[in-house]
Parts: sequence; structure tokens; C-alpha cells
Amino acid sequence: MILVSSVLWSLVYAGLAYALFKGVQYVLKPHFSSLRYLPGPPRSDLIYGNLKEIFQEENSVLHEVLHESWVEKYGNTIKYKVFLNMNRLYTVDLKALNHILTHSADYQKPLQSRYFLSRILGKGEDHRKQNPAFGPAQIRELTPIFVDQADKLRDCWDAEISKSGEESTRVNVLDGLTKTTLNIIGWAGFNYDFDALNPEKKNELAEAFNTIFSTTEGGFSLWPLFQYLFPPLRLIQTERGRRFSQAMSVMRRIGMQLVREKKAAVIESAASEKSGVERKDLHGRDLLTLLIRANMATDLPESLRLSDEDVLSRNFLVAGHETTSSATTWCLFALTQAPEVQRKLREELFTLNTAAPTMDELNSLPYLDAVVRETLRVHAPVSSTIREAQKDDIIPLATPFKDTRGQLHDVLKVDKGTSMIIPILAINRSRALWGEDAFEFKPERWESLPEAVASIPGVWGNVMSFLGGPRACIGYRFTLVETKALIFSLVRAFEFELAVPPEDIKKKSQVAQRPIVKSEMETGNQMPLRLKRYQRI
Ligand code: HEM
Repeated sequence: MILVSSVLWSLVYAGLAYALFKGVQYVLKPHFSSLRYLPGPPRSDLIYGNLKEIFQEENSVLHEVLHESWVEKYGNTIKYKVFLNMNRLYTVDLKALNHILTHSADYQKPLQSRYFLSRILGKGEDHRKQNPAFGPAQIRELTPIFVDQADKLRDCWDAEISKSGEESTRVNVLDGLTKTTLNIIGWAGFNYDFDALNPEKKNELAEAFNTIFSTTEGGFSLWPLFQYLFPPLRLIQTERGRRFSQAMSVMRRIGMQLVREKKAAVIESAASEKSGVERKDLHGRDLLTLLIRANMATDLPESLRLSDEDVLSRNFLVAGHETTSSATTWCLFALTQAPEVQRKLREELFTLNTAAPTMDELNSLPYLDAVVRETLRVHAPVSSTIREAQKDDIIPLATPFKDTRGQLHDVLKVDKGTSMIIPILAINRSRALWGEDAFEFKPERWESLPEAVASIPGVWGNVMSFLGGPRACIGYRFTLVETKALIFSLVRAFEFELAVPPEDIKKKSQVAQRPIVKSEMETGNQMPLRLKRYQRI
């Protein structure tokens, strides 16, 4: 008994000593940080640093607030304070951002957000080890699914107008679009019918997604950070945490069932072919089958194989459907605020002599292309992301900075562990790069872009919306054609108007930026538009 209690006490002392050591390390760290002489705003809160003022801003301008006020005051490369006086680097210097994004092994997502993400995504490490599923040829094959599902949504909204008995009716377009992009990922990803638009069918998975991605639950909370720092706290469940965990297990259960079914089908078909699965033989229908075949190919080295969880979660379920439905929702919103753009776009859409366009036909429409680009620039669904230096490094700068001691530097030294923001939306809407009208939605700007935007290190279209470098979004081709197919079908069918005053619409970020109506917060995320059938004369 005495032995047990002395072991327990030793453990308690060891734990306390460890906590004290970590605490002292934490307190001293900022004073030795390589960012300590970098200019930046004074911290506004002892505990939260500058975090509260950032989070209090509408999330659409999260980090743009820095761009507009702090960058003008302190320069392109600055630091601000986060939790417990720690420094965070914020730079809009394109040379620096290019360095950070292209050296993706040296600048990874911080362990902390990898911990949060791993709760959503599963724990595998490198999910882009191999991925045959997102090339142009595959997307071309998937386009009929996009068009078909877009038409189903159109018919659903059309039925709502009929039901209202009015010429026009109010529709929460976010809801329909989110269900449709889920249906699309179901068919394109797994050849599976989620049937999410069917009001009769209670959709467990759609509800789970809604819980996970809802941006209206709770406010700014440090609890997840504490849980990350002190693992035993993970045992304590808040109500929000409990619902999140339940939703996660629904997502895993349904997802893993799909993976198992597909894997069995692939094994069966491989057995009937009486040969191993060769990588060169890959010709799958849905993306999951394609990925499973690639993953099981006999000539694939073991180190490149993905776990079942990775195959599923990393590639399909989480990554794409919320961001795409947000982008399309914001596109319709932007069209309500620019009726001339909506009219011009519709006119172009009717120049195609088909109601079921191919990928190449959709891509042949320049104004549709410009509208989609402009939407993704102004309303980037992922507004910023974060990276942490994995080693000490020297970051090259296009614009030198003067430190707080008055010394000029043309490179920035960072220590291992330095945390930094990748300001996606701030770069997309930077006045310095795009001109004074950078915040305005103007598809025409894509006819002749300012020279400065050529050096934005984005994987697509001179914007940062899909990020850049080796860890850029792998689903961007998928999303672009999907969004175009949705817009094609919906804008040909309806005229759209905003159903509430524009200042009542607010953006909130969780994973993607989703809209809320300020005067109807209790309703949760929504985008209420008034839809009227378009009568072609
Ligand atoms: C408008 C729609 C989309 C936007 C704005 C978007 C944006 C992004 C961004 C910013 C990242 C980088 C996040 C970070 O590292 O911090 C990312 C990563 C990723 N995206 Fe997308 N995405 C979209 C749609 C999709 C779709 C449809 C898919 C798949 C079907 C997809 C698959 C992925 C995957 C797998 C990654 C992780 C890449 C990696 O870490 O190597 N995305 N996306």
C-alpha cells in the first residue's frame, strides 16, 4: 500500500515538475524568439495577446484587419501576440510566402492544428503520397455527375416556387447547395447515393457534417488548446465536444463501411481477372474505386500505401464538399449584388446549345470562368491557414523590414517552432496587388490583370484560394468544373435576389467561410435568396 502511494506521489511530483518546466520554457520563449525585434502591434490582452481583436472581427476580414491597419502601420512583415505572449509571424511579402509554401516539409501545419484536424481527418501522415483521382481526364468523366446533380437541385428549387404559389420564393440556397455537393461527392467519390435532397430521408451523414462544420456554435474558446496541451483534459467532454465526437463517429462508421465495400469489390474483380492489380490497368468509375485500386496495385511500394482511413477521409469526405458549396453560395450572393453581371452571365450560358454541357464546353465560356475566378478571389472559402517552422531557417524577402532597433534586414531569421499565418484572403484582396477596387466583385478584371498579381504563389489563377506549393489543394480542378456546372444549370433557370438587406449577411469561418443572417442567428448558417423562374423571351 505504502509502495503504491509513494509511486503515485512520485508520478504527481514528476507531472508537476514537467508542467513547471514547460511553463517556464513557455514564458521565456518569446524573449529569445528570433521575432522579438520584428515590428508589430502592442498586445491588447495579457492572456490572449492580439487574438481577441482578430476573432472579434467578422471572419471574412480575419487577418485582413491586420493587412489594412497593422501592415500599413508596421510594414509587410510583422509579428503579433497570441496566447500567453507567444509571437506569431504575419507576412504579406510574396517572396516570403512563396518560400514558406514551396518548402512544405520545413513549414507544416502546427502539431496543434494537426491534432484538431486529425480528429476530423484521421491520423495518417501523408495523404498525397499517390493520388490518381484528380487529373483532368478523371474530372472530364465526372462532369455528367456534376450536371445531373445540379439539375436535380434546379428541379427541387423549381418545385419550391410551385409550392409557394407565388412568382418568387425565399430559398436557403446554402442548404440546397451543401446537400447537392454532398450528393456529388457521393456519386463521384464512391458511386453512392446520399439522396441528401430528399426531405423524406433523414440523412445521418449530412447531419453529422452540419454539426462538424457549423460556424454558429459557441464563440472563441481556449478549451481545445488546453486539451491539446494537457492530454488528460481530453477525457472531459463539453456538450459541444460530445456532439462533435458523436458526429465524428457517424462519419467514420459510414465512411469506413464504404471503403470496405469498395475494397471488397475491387478484390473480387481483381480475382476474377485472375491477375494482380497493375497500376497501369487503372480505370475506375468513381474516385474511391480508383484510389483503392491504385493503393492496392502490386507495383506500389509499401511506403506509399495509404491506410483505409486515409483513403477515405483525407481525400473526399472532409476536404471538398463544404468548401465547394460555400464557394457556389457566395457566387450566387455576389450575383445578387451585381445584377448586370448576373444578366451578362446568363446570356453567355445560353450561348451553349445544350442543357448538358461537357467539361470542355463549360470551360469554353470565358465570362463564366471570370465569374468563378472572381468569386474564389473575393470570397475564398478558406480565408487563412497556419504553418510552423520545422527547423531554423532564413526566409528571403522582397521588401526589407526595419526592426524595432532601427536595423534594416533583407531576410528574416525564424526559429524552429515559429508559427505563421498564410493570409489567403488578404492576398486575394490586397489593394497593393489588385488595385483600389480589390474588395469589389468585378469579373471583368480577369480580362487584364495587374502585373503585380503574377507573383502570387497560388497553384491556380493568381489567387491563394487553393494555396500553393506541394501541399496545395488537390481537388481544385474537381471543384472548378463542379462549381461551373452548378452555376450553369441554376443561373439559366432562375433569377436571384437577396431576401434580406446585404448588411444583414455575415461570414463565419470554421473550416469554410459560411454565411449567417445577423438578425436570424438562431437559424444557423443560411443564405436566403429570392428565386424567380427565368423566362427566356
Ligand atoms: C472551393 C473549394 C475548395 C477550396 C477553396 C479548397 C481549398 C483548400 C486549401 C486552402 C487547402 C490547403 C489547406 C492547408 O494546408 O492549410 C486545401 C487542401 C486540400 N484540399 Fe481543397 N479546397 C476546395 C475543394 C476541394 C475538393 C473538392 C477536394 C476533393 C474532392 C479537395 C481536397 C483537398 C485535399 C485532399 C487537401 C489537402 C492537401 C494536402 O494537405 O496535401 N479540396 N484545399
